[in-house]
Amino acid sequence: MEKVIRVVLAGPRGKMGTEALQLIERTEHFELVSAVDYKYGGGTVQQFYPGYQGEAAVYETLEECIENEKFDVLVDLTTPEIGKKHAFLSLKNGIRPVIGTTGFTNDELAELKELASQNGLGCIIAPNFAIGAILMMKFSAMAAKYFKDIEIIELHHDQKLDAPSGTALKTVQMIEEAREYKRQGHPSEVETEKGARGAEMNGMRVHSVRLPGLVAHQQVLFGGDGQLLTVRHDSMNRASFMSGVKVSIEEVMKLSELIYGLENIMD
Ligand SMILES: NC(=O)c1ccc[n+]([C@@H]2O[C@H](COP(=O)([O-])OP(=O)(O)OC[C@H]3O[C@@H](n4cnc5c(N)ncnc54)[C@H](O)[C@@H]3O)[C@@H](O)[C@H]2O)c1
Ligand SMILES: O=C(O)C1=N[C@H](C(=O)O)CCC1
Repeated sequence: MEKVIRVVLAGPRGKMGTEALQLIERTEHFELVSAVDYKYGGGTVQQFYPGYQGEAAVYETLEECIENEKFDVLVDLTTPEIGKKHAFLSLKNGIRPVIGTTGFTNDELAELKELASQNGLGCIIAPNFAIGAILMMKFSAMAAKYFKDIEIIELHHDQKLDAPSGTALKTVQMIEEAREYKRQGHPSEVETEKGARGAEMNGMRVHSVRLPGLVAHQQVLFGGDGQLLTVRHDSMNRASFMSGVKVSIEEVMKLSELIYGLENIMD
């Protein structure tokens, strides 16, 4: 019998949070201790998830939850602003964060990395929990060794708050490690409309599409003499992220440092 991992979930009513609640409920060795939700503070999870069989209380803030409950892992699926606050707060209070929320800057990641190591605590920040997306990024990094002209197009639903997506930022980082720097496009190119060429990141161009109907998609285009290679991944629903959330909750218990990206814990 596996040791039970005591979990608190922030953002339980969101699109990801709803899926994560179901994941925690159906996983025998996970226990939902409570949830953090500014709207239902003082209530219970049953109020917004009537089928829920457990007894989990809801706290308005993570501070209140930490004062009142004992738990191992915080899973955050909220907003960029709150996700950052929760990551710092958890590590300062001996709790291991699994952060699915995107929008972290490199400086914030570096600060969190130091904090996790100082406290000897596991912390996972996963820009994308979908295994297919991790492979898409890995394949892109492999291709970048041979194709230096690259444009990234990420496409998401129009409720997304951050741009570029966490996945696009992570892809740039992984490509940077494999690709010799090249500022691509014509050296004298001019944007007659600002933003027409997308964001410039390490010489590459990153374009963000936001449309209703989309979930989470990314294609990486590699151009060469007389050829085009496209590496693409599509998440059709939020269930696609849940095996990654499960592995992260399990793995964060074994770590004593921050891991940014699930490719670092995949065999
Ligand atoms: N890493 C991944 O694989 C992955 C996949 C999908 C989404 N995301 C990210 O996860 C986050 C959530 O995505 P979503 O599609 O579920 O969004 P959503 O808008 O459906 O849900 C966000 C939820 O957070 C709640 N919330 C806001 N402020 C809060 C606070 N102070 N305390 C507690 N809850 C609060 C909202 O009420 C809402 O229910 C986003 O940052 C998104 O970019 C990551
Ligand atoms: O729905 C979102 O928001 C998502 N964000 C991640 C990102 O920023 O890369 C990827 C999965 C969906």
